[in-house]
Amino acid sequence: MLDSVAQGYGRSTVLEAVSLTLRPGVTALLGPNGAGKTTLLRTLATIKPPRNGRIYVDDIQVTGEKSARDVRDRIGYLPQDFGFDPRMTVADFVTYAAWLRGVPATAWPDRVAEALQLVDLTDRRRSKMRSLSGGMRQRAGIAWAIVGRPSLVLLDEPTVGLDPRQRLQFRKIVSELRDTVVVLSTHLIDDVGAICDRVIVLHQGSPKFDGTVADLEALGEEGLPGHSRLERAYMHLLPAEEQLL
Ligand SMILES: Nc1ncnc2c1ncn2[C@@H]1O[C@H](COP(=O)(O)OP(=O)(O)OP(=O)(O)O)[C@@H](O)[C@H]1O
Repeated sequence: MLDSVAQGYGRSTVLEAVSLTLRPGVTALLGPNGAGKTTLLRTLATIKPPRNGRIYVDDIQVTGEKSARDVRDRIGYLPQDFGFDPRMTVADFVTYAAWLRGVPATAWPDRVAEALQLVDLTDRRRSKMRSLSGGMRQRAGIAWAIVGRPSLVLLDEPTVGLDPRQRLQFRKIVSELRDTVVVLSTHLIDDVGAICDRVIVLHQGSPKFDGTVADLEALGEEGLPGHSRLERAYMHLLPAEEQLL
């Protein structure tokens, strides 16, 4: 949960007093480039302490580095361009994440197997990371994020660069995480319609809409630019000057 969280870089303010309570299910963070989606995810991931306001993960307030360390094991954060050693095998990559999240060594084999099964990479567990396609890498990234059985999963633009089939595979995996709080940032409105229970539209650092996909669709009147109700609804939420193509 975020309570009046402010965030920024140097003199610029990116998030201004954002308050959000996240619930189990898939929440999309939608917004134009520079809206603050990554900043919000990094703040929730306790990577960048907020300038103001309070953050709670599983009701634990993050007040500094010590409490941040305590809650990080409960968070699975997958940055947009996550790094990896290309020589590592898929299983080693996910095992490394298990170690980072404080999973006891005795549980590594089972947890890694469980995570790889969910993302359908069991057959590729001995493959080198460098040999994977973009979609497989992204799935390995999701395994990396979930191997610690986090209660909060944060995925930053997880479908960028994936082909249509890979995006469908991704959606299937995310749908299986429904009992967890999943937040994903995206520009892809199709993904929002297909898998998200809740949508937050962020614009210039503040939520302009927070509701269900159906609520958002209801805003998509004819006459606005867009090929679907969701696209039109998204355009409707932008300031008038940004609605022009
Ligand atoms: N490390 C940084 N240092 C300074 N400014 C930054 C930094 N990271 C982001 N910003 C600025 O903060 C604002 C929000 O950026 P952020 O990356 O959170 O947006 P975003 O919604 O994720 O955008 P995108 O869709 O392009 O990924 C932008 O103006 C960006 O230039």
